[in-house]
Amino acid sequence: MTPDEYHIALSESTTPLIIGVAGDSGSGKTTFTNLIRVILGPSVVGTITLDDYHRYDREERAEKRITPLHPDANRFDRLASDLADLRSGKVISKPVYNHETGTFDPEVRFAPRNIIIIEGLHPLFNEELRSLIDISIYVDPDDDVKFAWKLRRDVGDRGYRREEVLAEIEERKPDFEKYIAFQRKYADIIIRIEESSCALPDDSSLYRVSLLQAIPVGCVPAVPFTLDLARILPCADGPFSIGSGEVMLDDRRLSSLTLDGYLPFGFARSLEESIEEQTTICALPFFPGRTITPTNVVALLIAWRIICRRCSLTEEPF
Ligand SMILES: Nc1ncnc2c1ncn2[C@@H]1O[C@H](COP(=O)(O)OP(=O)(O)OP(=O)(O)O)[C@@H](O)[C@H]1O
Ligand SMILES: O=C(CO)[C@H](O)[C@H](O)COP(=O)(O)O
Repeated sequence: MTPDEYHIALSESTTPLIIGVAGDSGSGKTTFTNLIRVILGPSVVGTITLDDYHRYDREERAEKRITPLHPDANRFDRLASDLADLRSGKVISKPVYNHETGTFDPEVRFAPRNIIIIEGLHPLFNEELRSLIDISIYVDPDDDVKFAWKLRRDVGDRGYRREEVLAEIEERKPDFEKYIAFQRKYADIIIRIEESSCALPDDSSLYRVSLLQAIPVGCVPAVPFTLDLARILPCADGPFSIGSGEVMLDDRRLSSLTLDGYLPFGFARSLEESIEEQTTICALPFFPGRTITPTNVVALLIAWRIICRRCSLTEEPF
């Protein structure tokens, strides 16, 4: 199947596949969902940010002394009914939270798409929401990494002062532990992000990324993968490491793949070839460049899992 045929097949399929991406504020959810959208094809993916389902605007939250992480500050009932409508193919009217003004804009029309990503603080918060989600992901950076990102983003892009962001980080910690962190144990896929051991001194964009997965046997086909070191090592742009195994997390045994460093193009290409063989979707332009980061590869592997699940919902097999 060519990429064009793949996109036509996806856009003709009527059942939306709903992907929930949970994690703290500034934990890297949007970074991953943007990559996944590019890989799957932007035209077949619709994204809803759960910030739109806040119950209170910024001023009201300050008056009530409640953080956006508190369940009472969010409209889970409205979210669940909107997701149920989207699942049954209905167009919804969706609230919009405006981060510039800290208030709500007029609602907008949102039509179901083939793949709908809902990303935010609480997509896996309760049983009703979890039952409406087909694939669940929890993005889980180390605190040091997360706080550095949040500081950079909120000061650089959102106009907050450094002291304000640091105070907010402290203020939110208890609610994060109570209302956000527990969702990890419900996720099918966990993305762990840590400082890299391989990054060159002036590179602050490289991280060690682990893909942890709870996979029921038979859910996803195996990807045959041969690491051809003779082909890969001469192309390496810097130090890298690849490790796999099993870990216990939240009383669950999970498979783990950990990637760090500047992954050579040959490594990514081998993976792509295996995935193309599995899905029969040829030459999706996953990686245009030569040096591949762990974030890129993890996004590719998640996209492949989504494609497999999407295919299993589509009557016409690919
Ligand atoms: N995998 C990554 N590699 C490098 N930098 C990253 C990565 N993920 C996130 N970042 C950095 O952290 C910032 C915040 O990430 P992102 O916007 O993806 O978080 P978020 O969870 O969607 O945040 P929010 O829910 O608050 O909007 C990004 O602007 C980027 O600078
Ligand atoms: O946690 C958040 C995003 O996940 C935000 O802090 C929340 O949406 C409120 O936004 P703002 O600070 O712009 O009022």
